[in-house]
Amino acid sequence: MSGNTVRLQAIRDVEAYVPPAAVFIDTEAPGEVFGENVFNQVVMQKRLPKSVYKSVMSTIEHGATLDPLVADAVASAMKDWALEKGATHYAHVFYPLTGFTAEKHDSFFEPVGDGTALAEFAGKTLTQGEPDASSFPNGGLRNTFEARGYTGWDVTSPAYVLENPNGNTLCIPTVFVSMTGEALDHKTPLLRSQQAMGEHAERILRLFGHTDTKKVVSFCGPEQEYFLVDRHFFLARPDLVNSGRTLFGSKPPKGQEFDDHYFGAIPERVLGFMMDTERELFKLGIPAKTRHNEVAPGQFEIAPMFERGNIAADHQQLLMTTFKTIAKKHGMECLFHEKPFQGVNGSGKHVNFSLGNSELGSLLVPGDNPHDNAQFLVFCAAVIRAVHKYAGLLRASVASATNDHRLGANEAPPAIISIFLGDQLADIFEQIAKGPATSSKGKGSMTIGVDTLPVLPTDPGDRNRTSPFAFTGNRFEFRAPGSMQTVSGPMVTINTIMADSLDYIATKLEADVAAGTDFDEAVQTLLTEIITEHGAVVFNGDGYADAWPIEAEKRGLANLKTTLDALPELITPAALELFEKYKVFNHREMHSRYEIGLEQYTLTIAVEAKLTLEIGATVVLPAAVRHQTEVATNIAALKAAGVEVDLAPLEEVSTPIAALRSALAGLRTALAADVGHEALAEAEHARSALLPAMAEVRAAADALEEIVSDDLWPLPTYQEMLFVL
Ligand SMILES: NC(=O)CC[C@H](N)C(=O)O
Repeated sequence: MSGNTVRLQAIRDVEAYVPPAAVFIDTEAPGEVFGENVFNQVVMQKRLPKSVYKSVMSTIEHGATLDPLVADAVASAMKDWALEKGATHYAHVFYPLTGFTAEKHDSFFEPVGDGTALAEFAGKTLTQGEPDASSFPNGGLRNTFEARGYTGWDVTSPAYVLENPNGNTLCIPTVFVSMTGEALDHKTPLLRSQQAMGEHAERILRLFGHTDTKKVVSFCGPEQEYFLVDRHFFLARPDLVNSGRTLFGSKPPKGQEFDDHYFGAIPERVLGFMMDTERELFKLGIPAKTRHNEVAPGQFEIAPMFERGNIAADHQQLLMTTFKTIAKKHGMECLFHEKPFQGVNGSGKHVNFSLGNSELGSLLVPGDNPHDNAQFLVFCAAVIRAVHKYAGLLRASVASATNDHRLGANEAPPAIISIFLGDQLADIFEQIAKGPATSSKGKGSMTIGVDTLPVLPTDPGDRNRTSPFAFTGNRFEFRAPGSMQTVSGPMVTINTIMADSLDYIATKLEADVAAGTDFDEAVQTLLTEIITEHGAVVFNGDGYADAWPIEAEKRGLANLKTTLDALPELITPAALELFEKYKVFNHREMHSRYEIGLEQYTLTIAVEAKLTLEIGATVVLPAAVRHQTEVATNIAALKAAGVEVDLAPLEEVSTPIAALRSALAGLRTALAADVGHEALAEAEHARSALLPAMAEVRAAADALEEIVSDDLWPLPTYQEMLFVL
């Protein structure tokens, strides 16, 4: 291969790559390592005095306030366990509004005055920390001169030991709040919203005769899609390194049109990476279950099993960190961006949501008798009402500059929020709208119970990939969240809007029962009312069809296309009131989230714009000019030799070069524009001036990629990044 571009060197390095040695230990039984590094219930039961264990468990299972006296005993047992596992430090781990994980490590060891040191870990150190951490986005909730921010132990999410070849660290999942107790993180509202939702779900369960059941929590099963790219290519792409997506790159001759990668044989190198990663996840008690190739070349998915919402959120963050680290070890970069490559499938993080507890399981499972089904339909109706009433908030919960590139194409749902129920369930709700359900579509006839509600078929019906919120048999799958996002944002919203619906339903049914109305009848009337009022959100058709936005508009469903259309939903009077009522966010906290949303949007696009300018001017343009010179030299030589020359080849390269120069000038001007310091104005500028200016630069550069001589082209191409692993 001739030429000496960074790209060509990367190709040579990829060819010379030698994979790392296998990690599996011969003597290890499969699955044996599961939970090995987790301070879980089994460990606690073994190591804690009985009364302490009972007290911790009642906090976890029934939401009882943690007895402070218990903390010392737990801390001491946790420290001994962690030291035995080789930990030298402990860290309160928290989830600031950057969307990433944050941690501050402290040594267990403190000098005791005689020149030696002893391991110390008191209850108060376990329960509270003061990391300062004043530089995180806070949307005006803290001034840096009031630098106090506190972390507080989340008892319900187990502590774990994180390994490093040079020593281990005890990690304690925590909330992160300001001095005034306002949320500065993603976990605090998640716990608050879970509590609100659980409380009202329990009221409904009581009406159905479950008078003494465990605390109801939300469950979350996040499906994580991601891309893997050889690190040599990754490092030769400053756009990938700095923004997580390719800002340049012409469409390769072959994309995903053959669907030959989807669920195909997993490449050996990738499978090696997956196995290595899953072993690490297993040690941390993360229930990694499913792995497969995704739709786009170079794209894959991992789906862990359901867990309690807050634990799933913690695990999901840990999963992303683990993936990043282990991918490097295998010579690859793991990309979590929602759209790293234009024109092929993007990456989502579908949030599978349900609610329930260990006694009753998921409350979104159709039962096998009419009574259970009435309960199931009530919870389903709560979802339908919540999604219809607060569609804007759901849309806002997945709004980001990066996810904007993904929504509405390649099997990612459109920005219009609707619900897919599947034919059978939709049919039942249609019948309910007209009066009591009497028959079932498809799977034979439906058994009609004494209380007029049917036995439901357990088969959920079809799947619909274009629906943002799809019923899949025992849960709802919120498909709009992006691969880079924490699941906490969507979960907070779902929990809170569900709290509102469940509260509404419980209040109605309680009043009816108190007034002496027959319970079955009260349920029937309520279901009819809800589906009549909120049925417009149910859509089983093709979310990509041109007719859908028109139909959606007729139904009064919003189409909030970009982040800037969606974010204002956070601060409508109705939203402020909702989150305040269920004690999830006060008004200040909501405003801070809105501000941070805008700020992150602007920052993301500003970085991309600067990168586009830099790469366009210093990498792409010089390569194109070199090629132009070669063509011009060739023409001059031909002319000198007396050959009749055609200037078209020179024009062919000169035209896009001129276009690139002018687009770069336009982008430079857009970047230099003074739009003041108001968050909304800056974000508007990013959307309306920077994004189009970047698109112009890209169009010219991509046109050049198709013309410039291969041995001069400096950036690894789509073909190389997507197909070489
Ligand atoms: N087949 C699939 O589930 C693809 C989903 C798609 N990658 C998304 O962005 O959501």
